[in-house]
Amino acid sequence: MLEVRDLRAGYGGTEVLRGVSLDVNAGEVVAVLGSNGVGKTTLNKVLSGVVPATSGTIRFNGAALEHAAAPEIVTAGLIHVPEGRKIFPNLSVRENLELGAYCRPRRGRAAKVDQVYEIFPKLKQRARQYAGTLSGGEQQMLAIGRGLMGEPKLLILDEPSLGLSPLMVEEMFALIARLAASGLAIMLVEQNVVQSLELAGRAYIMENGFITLSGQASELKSNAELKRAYLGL
Ligand SMILES: Nc1ncnc2c1ncn2[C@@H]1O[C@H](COP(=O)(O)OP(=O)(O)OP(=O)(O)O)[C@@H](O)[C@H]1O
Repeated sequence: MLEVRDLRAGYGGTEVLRGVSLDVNAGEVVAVLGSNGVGKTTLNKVLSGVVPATSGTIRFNGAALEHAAAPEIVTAGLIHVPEGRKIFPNLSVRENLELGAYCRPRRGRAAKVDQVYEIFPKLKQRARQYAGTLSGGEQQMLAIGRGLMGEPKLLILDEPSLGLSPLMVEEMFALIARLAASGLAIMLVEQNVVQSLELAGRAYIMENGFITLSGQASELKSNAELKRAYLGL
């Protein structure tokens, strides 16, 4: 579904992505793991057309997207839920959701909102509330719900567990597992190595703008190098 080859990008003269290659197949949950500053968010921004690639290729369902603008990428079904949620605080929950469907026809939008409410009943209870007054966990649900409104074929989740309480992190991973069980392909970009490897089928480890390790999540869980670097074991 998604095929990234030798992707390079950066800011000014500084190269942040230094040749990233990875794949996500239909129906898969793939984790991209790494600590602060290794370039995970930059990768997501390049994949969603916010930061330009300097070289390399991005193919999504056969279409070349490395030079595509953000609306074209969203329309193709590659949808990024950004780090830090980036919801619109002064709009209601429902308005935020509706904005997620801006690139889709108006017809069917209300039904789509109802589907999101089924997945996240808390959002339905708070439909008219300003999004800025939601708790951190509710804001993360809203950001994911807004992503679903765009009818993704692949949903990229950037650090969905960031800043949430341990209990809320559990709930968030359970929700992501439910979305994955519905057949949606998910690229989970996280620092939370343990829970991400529980959820994902495959994973890539990113360091300094490179993928340094990849494989089945079940195998990576017992990788000694990974345990030492990320879990202090
Ligand atoms: N807009 C920008 N201008 C200049 N440098 C940037 C910009 N955004 C990110 N960087 C730099 O690029 C590097 C990678 O940042 P990035 O946000 O991609 O990392 P990350 O792996 O997502 O980290 P985190 O988990 O902390 O968000 C960092 O050194 C950062 O300072």
